Amino acid sequence: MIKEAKFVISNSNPGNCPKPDRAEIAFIGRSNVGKSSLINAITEQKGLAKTSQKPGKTQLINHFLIDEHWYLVDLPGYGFAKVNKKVKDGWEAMISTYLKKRENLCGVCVLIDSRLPPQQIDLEFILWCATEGVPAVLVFTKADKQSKSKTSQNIQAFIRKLENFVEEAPQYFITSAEKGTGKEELTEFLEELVKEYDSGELNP
Ligand SMILES: Nc1nc2c(ncn2[C@@H]2O[C@H](COP(=O)(O)OP(=O)(O)OP(=O)(O)O)[C@@H](O)[C@H]2O)c(=O)[nH]1
Ligand SMILES: [Mg+2]
Repeated sequence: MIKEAKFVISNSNPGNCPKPDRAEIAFIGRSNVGKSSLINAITEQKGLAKTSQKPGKTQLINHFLIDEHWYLVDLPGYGFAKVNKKVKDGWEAMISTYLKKRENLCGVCVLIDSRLPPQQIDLEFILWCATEGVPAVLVFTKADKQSKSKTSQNIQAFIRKLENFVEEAPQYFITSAEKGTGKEELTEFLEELVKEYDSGELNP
């Protein structure tokens, strides 16, 4: 369980992020998928990360310090068609540089909208992570929006698609920021990653 979460800093330049002196886990996914909302849900602080009904709210790399121990990072979304190409390319370069270069990054949660059938952009992003050696897990969001069977159908379809390209699909979680579904399970997993990083078992 997370007891305390504090905002540290926002950056557009990955090179200006805080000193990489502790475990770090980032949330990434399409614009509007619910990254900032899920950060607020697991830290139990409604206004910690800024959220919006409109895609494109988070535009910087945001560091939060969790329990004076590790960093949780909220990133801008990918695939937001409505910003101009220059801005979009800028965000994408910032995200990919951050993910490739951040030496203390021990996990990346790729958030996927559980309401939708498999989306090409999410599959491509996860395959990019696999190629770059970015350690990804899948986090399906907004599970409160439809029946459990529909959620499960979309997830199974997603995993099947992924399995066409990778030997083993990453681990996944089912969540709702609205209802708190999956919150404990995901937090436990993140804290376990931090423990492994601290003990030197992980070598990001
Ligand atoms: N019903 C429901 N709505 C959600 C859930 N998570 C997020 N939302 C809504 O989805 C919208 C987008 O949420 P954000 O958390 O701002 O999404 P984001 O991925 O951070 O978006 P960007 O920063 O723009 O990339 C908001 O209107 C949220 O209230 C959820 O679990 N259930
Ligand atoms: Mg956001």
